[in-house]
Amino acid sequence: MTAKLIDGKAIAAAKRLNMKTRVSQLRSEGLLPGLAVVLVGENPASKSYVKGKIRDCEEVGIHSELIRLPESVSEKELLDKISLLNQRDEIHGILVQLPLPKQISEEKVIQAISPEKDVDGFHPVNLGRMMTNQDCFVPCTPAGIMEMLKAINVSVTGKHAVIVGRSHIVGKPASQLFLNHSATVTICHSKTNPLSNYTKQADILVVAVGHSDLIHAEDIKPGAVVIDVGMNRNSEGKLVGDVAFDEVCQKAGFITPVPGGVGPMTRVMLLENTLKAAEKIVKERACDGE
Ligand SMILES: NC(=O)C1=CN([C@@H]2O[C@H](COP(=O)(O)OP(=O)(O)OC[C@H]3O[C@@H](n4cnc5c(N)ncnc54)[C@H](OP(=O)(O)O)[C@@H]3O)[C@@H](O)[C@H]2O)C=CC1
Ligand SMILES: Nc1nc(=O)c2c([nH]1)NC[C@@H]1CN(c3ccc(C(=O)N[C@@H](CCC(=O)O)C(=O)O)cc3)C=[N+]21
Repeated sequence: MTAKLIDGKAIAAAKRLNMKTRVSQLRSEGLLPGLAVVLVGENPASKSYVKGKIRDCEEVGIHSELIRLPESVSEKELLDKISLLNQRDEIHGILVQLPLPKQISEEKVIQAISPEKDVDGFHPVNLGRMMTNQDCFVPCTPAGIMEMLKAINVSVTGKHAVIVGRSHIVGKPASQLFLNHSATVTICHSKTNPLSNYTKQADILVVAVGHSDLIHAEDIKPGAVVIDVGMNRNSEGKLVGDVAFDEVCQKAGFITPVPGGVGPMTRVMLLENTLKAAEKIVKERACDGE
């Protein structure tokens, strides 16, 4: 059996097309959605991701601002910058690209972003709201995974979802989101032993670790849906995921490629969250009778 490829790039492109209409609608109501992206330092990967995010905004008509700060910036300077962005009405979403330099506490920075503008969905208020099934900004990668599954008509309800990785930005929120969608969820991490005992049971396997070739064909159930979040460079400098793609695709039912799988979905969900933030302002205005 050869797995069907989940084309994240195409699903994301279709979503962006739809978003143009939503942007036009917002503009006709007098609101131009705006995203501020804060980039600290010169990390080449971060620079390239940020460039992609700005390009996406341009494509759908979202106003974007790139705020670049030097690697040596103090925590206070960054927090002050965020506070200014929190106050600006024309900015609906704020993203501070991670990781940050050592002198800056990521936790403090995330908490400084107004939860209403936290389009990354990393603020504890949004995470807590997600945990209690309330309306919130869902972190972009987990949200993108759910959108992909929806696009290929894979229902999550009652499925066994095994998530490998428990980071605050991917693994943990993905686990919560699958639970919210009534999957039975197993969370694995670096102390899980042996990992394959769990991965083999997955109807839906999400791998978010950052180690190439972590998952082989023998580690999955035949026909499983395999979502590869990992982004690694192999010995030839090529971008690869955490899953040994060539062998796993012989056994899986569906599989995401790297690149072209989860990455483009993460990016498009950032636009989705920014539009959601802007649309909320318009709705609130209407309720206030302005
Ligand atoms: N495509 C996309 O849109 C995105 C891709 N990424 C990529 O996803 C990957 C993960 O990112 P992120 O969550 O930020 O990474 P982190 O490094 O924050 O977390 C990695 C997780 O993997 C676990 N882990 C490490 N080694 C093993 C192992 N041998 N077996 C099982 N679990 C293990 C760790 O466990 P423990 O907690 O015990 O240390 C940890 O929970 C990276 O490659 C990153 O580049 C990230 C964000 C978006
Ligand atoms: N505040 C913050 N929010 C994030 O969402 C965030 C972050 N910090 N720091 C880093 C991680 C990583 N991440 C990716 C997004 C898109 C691709 C992506 O588009 N990948 C392309 C390939 C890109 C390439 O070719 O280099 C793909 O998989 O097809 C990858 C990784 C978001 N992150």
